[in-house]
Amino acid sequence: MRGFCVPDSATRETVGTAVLRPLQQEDAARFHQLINDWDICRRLPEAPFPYPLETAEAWVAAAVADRAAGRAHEFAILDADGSMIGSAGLRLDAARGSAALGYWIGRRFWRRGHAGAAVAELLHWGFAELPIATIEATVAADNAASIALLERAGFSPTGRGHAKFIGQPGASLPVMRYAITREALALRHLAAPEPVAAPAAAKPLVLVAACALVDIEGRILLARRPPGKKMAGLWEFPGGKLAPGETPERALVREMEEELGILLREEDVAPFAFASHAYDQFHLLMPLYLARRWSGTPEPREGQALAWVPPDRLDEYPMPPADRPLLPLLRDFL
Ligand SMILES: Nc1nc2c([nH]c(=O)n2[C@H]2C[C@H](O)[C@@H](COP(=O)(O)OP(=O)(O)OP(=O)(O)O)O2)c(=O)[nH]1
Repeated sequence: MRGFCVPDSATRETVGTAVLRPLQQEDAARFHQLINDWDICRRLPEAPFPYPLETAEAWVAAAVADRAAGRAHEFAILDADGSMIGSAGLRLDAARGSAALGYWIGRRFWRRGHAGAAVAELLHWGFAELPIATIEATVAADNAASIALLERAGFSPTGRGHAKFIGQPGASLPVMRYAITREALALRHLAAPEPVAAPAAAKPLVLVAACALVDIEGRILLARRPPGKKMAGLWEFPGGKLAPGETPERALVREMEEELGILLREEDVAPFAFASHAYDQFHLLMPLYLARRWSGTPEPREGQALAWVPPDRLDEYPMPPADRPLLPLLRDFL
């Protein structure tokens, strides 16, 4: 089901604590109990009203099958007690590298920020786990609460149109289309204000040491930032922030052991280039080293995916903006 339902006066002050778990067949009765409400169904293009129990059972069964086939990922939204309070999901369009977002929340749970929390979580999960670059959303043009929610989540408008809502027979209603890219979400999180931000005269300078490990075939190791981290889903050079008193070389030895389980010696890393990039909250200064020798086989120790990438294919891996100027240098050198 692609569509949106949140209360008209959803407030932005409340912060939900939504948790998502894959929808399962046992959820059908609760799904039916929650969704069978005119104020929810009228905003969901594919929801009839009244919403029969059999339709809920069939919809949940289809969601389970779609998940197994990799076509769609529908979740139950749970509250802090683990009770289902709504549903949210992503339906893939593999050919376009995109997914369509939909969600709704049961009336008793409106105005607590659950929808916003669920959407934020789903965006992070989707970009980290699915082969997509864009998440799209279509929302009834008069659904001000969902439009506000999408914009708060970082979506941008991409157009207008009309769509049929089967709960409102005969009507073709004006809709607005929205989209967000993985990069826009990543940058937005870097730009998010600190909860108790004091305006600072200058941004902090953050020193991060990173290393391009180059294998015998001249391929470079990239690591994909795992869900839950800032910029989740983007590929980066392994490395990390310097601990107090650490040199960049020492930090690399530590990070390679922690992140990849390999032993890299300080004398085996060579300075190569550096990135200097103004993120909204800090200025990143990142020396990039090259290493061709280490002991052990890199393995993902922190939930990250790893890829050995030939230099001429680095462009195919979405990376943080700070890294982009480094790619032509690597291509030329290797
Ligand atoms: N390791 C690494 N970090 C990068 C690259 N490009 C880039 O912008 N960064 C940024 C992402 C992070 O803000 C920072 C790396 O610090 P980190 O790996 O210790 O940070 P983290 O995200 O685990 O932790 P935190 O910022 O949430 O404290 O540098 C890159 O190619 N490699």
